[in-house]
Amino acid sequence: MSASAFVRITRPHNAVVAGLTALVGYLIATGTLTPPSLLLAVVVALITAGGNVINDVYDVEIDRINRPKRPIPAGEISPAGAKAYTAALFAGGLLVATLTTPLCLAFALANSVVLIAYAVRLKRTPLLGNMAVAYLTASVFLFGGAFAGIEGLVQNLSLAAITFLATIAREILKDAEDVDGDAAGGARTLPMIIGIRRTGMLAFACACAAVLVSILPFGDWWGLFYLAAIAVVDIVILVGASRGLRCTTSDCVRESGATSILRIGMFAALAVFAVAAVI
Ligand SMILES: CC(C)=CCC/C(C)=C/CC/C(C)=C/CC/C(C)=C/COC[C@H](O)COP(=O)(O)O
Ligand SMILES: CC(C)=CCC/C(C)=C/CC/C(C)=C/CC/C(C)=C/COP(=O)(O)OP(=O)(O)O
Ligand SMILES: [Mg+2]
Repeated sequence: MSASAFVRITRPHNAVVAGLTALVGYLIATGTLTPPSLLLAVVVALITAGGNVINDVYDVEIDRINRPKRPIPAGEISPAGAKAYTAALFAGGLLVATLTTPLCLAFALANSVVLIAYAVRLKRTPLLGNMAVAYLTASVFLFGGAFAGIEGLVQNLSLAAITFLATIAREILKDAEDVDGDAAGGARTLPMIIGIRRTGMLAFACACAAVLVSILPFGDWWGLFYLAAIAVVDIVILVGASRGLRCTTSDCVRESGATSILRIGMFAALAVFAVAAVI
């Protein structure tokens, strides 16, 4: 057991970016950041970290094949130790959430339940698992907006819709990469049912839908900077998703770099939203 394994298993980059995304959500909804709003980042980072750890607990057989260097399959952390760690991270996140608002606390509770359900069952259910991760990712914008009340949540609905669609595209391509390990671990995912070629086509369609919705904030609240910057990001997203179109095997999807390009595009979109909110 090493301290570094306990950090790695939380996927700290994802947890930190998720926390910062909640602040971007609040910033977009209100135009400002207040000291209490910083609590949002702590809640989201802790709950995302808890979700990442419990995911690895239940995916141990799958990760022995797909991701053998992760701390549990590598023997650096025991499943029981990781379960206790999950409980501590969720409890910490929910405790801090009690200092926010009832609406944010409700999101934190509901999302903790969805994260546990995803790890235990939904991941193994075609499309429903992908939709759960897409909802969770999109909900960070709603959670940030919700700290300013229902109006803040409603304000961020279009950003949540863009994120939901782009995340579905990436998640089903990740499933296309992971078919062998997922099948060995007993998971039934979308590409196992409709095939990798149709999964690539569906991912591309979702990416196109995300790109269309990404134009909505232009004019309503954001101007030419947003339009120019999001156009570049949209091209990255479309290039990434189009890489999966020609594939009929998992190796091809992995080698295409589609999911990595989509991740770059999604993080870049986040940066564009953050800058557009402050200029
Ligand atoms: C068409 C267009 C402009 C799409 C952009 C969609 C968008 C704004 C996505 C933002 C999603 C994002 C970066 C959220 C950050 C917070 C978060 C929940 C991070 C969690 O991890 C996301 C990452 O994709 C997971 O990576 P991996 O571990 O490799 O699966
Ligand atoms: C708004 C609040 C309170 C919380 C948000 C919680 C968040 C940000 C969730 C984001 C999505 C996320 C990181 C989910 C965690 C579950 C997870 C690790 C999904 C991916 O797992 P697999 O499908 O097993 O893929 P891997 O192969 O990468 O493990
Ligand atoms: Mg996993």
